[in-house]
Amino acid sequence: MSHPTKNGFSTPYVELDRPAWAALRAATPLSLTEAELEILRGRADPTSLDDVRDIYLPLSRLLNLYVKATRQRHGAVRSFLGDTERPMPFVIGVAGSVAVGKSTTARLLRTLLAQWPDHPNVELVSTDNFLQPNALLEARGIMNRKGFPESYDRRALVRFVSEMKAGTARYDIPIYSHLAYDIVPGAVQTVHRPDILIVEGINVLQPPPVGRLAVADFFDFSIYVDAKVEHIRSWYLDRFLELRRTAFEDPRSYFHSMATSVDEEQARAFAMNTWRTINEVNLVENIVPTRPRATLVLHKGEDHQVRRVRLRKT
Ligand SMILES: Nc1ncnc2c1ncn2[C@@H]1O[C@H](COP(=O)(O)OP(=O)(O)O)[C@@H](O)[C@H]1O
Ligand SMILES: CC(C)(COP(=O)(O)O)[C@@H](O)C(=O)NCCC(=O)O
Repeated sequence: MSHPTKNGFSTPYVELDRPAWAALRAATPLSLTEAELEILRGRADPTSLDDVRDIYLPLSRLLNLYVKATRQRHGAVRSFLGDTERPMPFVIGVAGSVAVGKSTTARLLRTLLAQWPDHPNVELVSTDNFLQPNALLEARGIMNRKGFPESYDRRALVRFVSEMKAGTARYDIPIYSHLAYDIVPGAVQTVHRPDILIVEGINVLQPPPVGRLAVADFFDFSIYVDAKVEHIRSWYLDRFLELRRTAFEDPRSYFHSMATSVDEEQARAFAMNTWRTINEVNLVENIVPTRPRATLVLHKGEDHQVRRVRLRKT
């Protein structure tokens, strides 16, 4: 375990290599099977049962401790106020680049956290549901900024999370379809008041505009999934080519022409251009700068395996 210093000053982080982190699993049982993991894993994501055991079980144990401690703190405030309401949902943010594997991390956590008896109801929401519809992005001339902070309805996202924290029993949010590459008109995802809410998306750790709240202000814990830019770029390209052989084959796919009208080289060039002009710019300008705010950073190596974990102690 190392306690990093920067310019001679102590930092608020503790950094652990994989074996040191894995040892913190203690007695948390491995209750996930290979078949269950297969369903949770994202496309072209090689997360294995070893990763679940070494990385996600210690994390599940830590989060369970956090949930308990946070409930106690909220309980103290409730009894101070003479308030008899149920405890508020515990909110976890999962941030990181496009194609870094946030959704696998978030789905795994949902499953593992729901196995603890004291918080069985875990809801997962991806922030792409709060993207502005393509028609609006086009009208504003920002279709090539999808995923940048300004491409989201940030007020609607903050309203949703604050309603959940306030105890609203059910709340309808829009649905984004990767197939259509757009918000689905009229479709809603109904979120029922959970014990734990996981909010996953590239921009969830963005600071608020001056004088307002950001979604991160409601987080009780946040996770940044991290890797070198060149590794994420190659995961993005591999996934795009894999999608070309699968999801893009569907005639309803926004990228159908990538499967039917261009060869693999042209598809690769298209994906490379999207990466370089949109996703990498967003990563460098908006996403990486939010990393210091995360409670926990999972740093992946080239093979997607988590090599280092950094935890904020204060
Ligand atoms: N164009 C697409 N068509 C279909 N599915 C996609 C497309 N782009 C991304 N996805 C899927 O959407 C999910 C979220 O992807 P992304 O936002 O890049 O985050 P991450 O890879 O960090 O989970 C992944 O499961 C991915 O496979
Ligand atoms: C939908 C996304 C912005 C991710 O959004 P998130 O779920 O992180 O809010 C991203 O997957 C995306 O489509 N980016 C635009 C550039 C591209 O087509 O890769």
